[in-house]
Amino acid sequence: DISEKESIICEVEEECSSTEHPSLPSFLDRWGDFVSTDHPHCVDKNERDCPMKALLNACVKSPDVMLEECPFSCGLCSNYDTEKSQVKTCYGDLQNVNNQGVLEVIRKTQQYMIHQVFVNETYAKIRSSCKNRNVNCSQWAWEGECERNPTYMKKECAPACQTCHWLDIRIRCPFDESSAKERTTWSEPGDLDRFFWSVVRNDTLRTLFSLKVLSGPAEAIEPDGRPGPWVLQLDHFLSAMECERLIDLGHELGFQRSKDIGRIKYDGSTDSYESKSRTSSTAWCTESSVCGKDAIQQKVTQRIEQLVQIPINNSEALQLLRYEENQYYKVHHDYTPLHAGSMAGVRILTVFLYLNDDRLEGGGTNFPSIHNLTVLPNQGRAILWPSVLNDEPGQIDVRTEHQALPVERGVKYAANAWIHQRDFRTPLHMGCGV
Ligand SMILES: O=C(O)CCC(=O)C(=O)O
Ligand SMILES: [Fe+2]
Repeated sequence: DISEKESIICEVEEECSSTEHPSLPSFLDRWGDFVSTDHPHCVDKNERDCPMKALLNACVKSPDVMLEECPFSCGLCSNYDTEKSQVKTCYGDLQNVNNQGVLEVIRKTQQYMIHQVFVNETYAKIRSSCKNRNVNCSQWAWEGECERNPTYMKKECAPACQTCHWLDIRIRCPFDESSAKERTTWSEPGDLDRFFWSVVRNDTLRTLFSLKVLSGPAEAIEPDGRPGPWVLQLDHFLSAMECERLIDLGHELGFQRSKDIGRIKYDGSTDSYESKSRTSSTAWCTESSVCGKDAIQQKVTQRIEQLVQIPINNSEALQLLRYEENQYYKVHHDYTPLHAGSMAGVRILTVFLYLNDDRLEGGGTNFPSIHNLTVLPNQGRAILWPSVLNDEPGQIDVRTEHQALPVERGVKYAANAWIHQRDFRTPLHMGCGV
């Protein structure tokens, strides 16, 4: 009986107290889990409105009313299509069924969804996104894939694995920013300036890479420098051979039309979208790719790590860029507030590398709020600038907004290394990346 089931649920759900439970729809009370489509009770009370309401997601938004009023449209009458061997549910793709065991998984999923996910407050945030996102979810769950391949299954087949809570990034990736302070780079006012001064005062860097302070505090700049946020330039930071290798790796990975960080997705991570403000193409040098494993690429990233004195794990994978003639990236900031409060924290520093040879015209990097500073894309050159303020750790420094000017002639190749406040790579592997 339902009240007994609820008390069992309450034992396992810490946050739930029996008084907070909304009453379950009466037809579920009567018919339990697997109501067949032709059952007399499995009809919509309002045949005209129910389908539309269900389409508008009302079944998961207000389950109490809808599961009672519109059981058929909400898909609770699990329609088992014996001919196609598929079951339709209201939480995701049709499910293939090829044996009794899979049907049992679906039956249990149905129980789980209607007795826990649809009615329990702890699921409110992720209720409408908990879906079987593949027709074989139930089949795989029956085969034991939830345990064998949890990274994929717990998100993509959350109903079948009964892991809807896993879609809640706060549960999947518990994180408390205040306790992460000692793991946070530039967490104190003044840390940022101390870092830049240490680079500027490093004689080896100065001579090896003809280090130039393009912008910075008055005491740090040369006569033609800008008095503004730090922008440092290092020439021949990469050899021509290294640049060519990175370009080749980009082509091996395949350059694709660049995307921007978009909205928050169903699992709490961020989406990307094709942006009009950016017409370049990109290739991500992820750790598991040919590029990530390439020895020359690794040497380059180690050099970046030494330069910035921040563990490479705080850095996103190198992002390789390619701009053809007339392609550009309009004024933007590398800081994105979506990262704030995440495990990795915000981007604090950009190291930007120019890879193309000298036949290129145009394609400089322009900083409109730093007296219109434009850096020319010379092969092997690196520039670095902060995205955050020295005095207010983790807060955006709007002055380092920038743009890639259109390429006038030739093809421009470049690379971004974005460095975060904290470890970026470990959370990414745990499914906690943003
Ligand atoms: O290509 C450039 O000069 C700048 C590119 C850039 O700002 C970016 O990719 O975020
Ligand atoms: Fe940028």
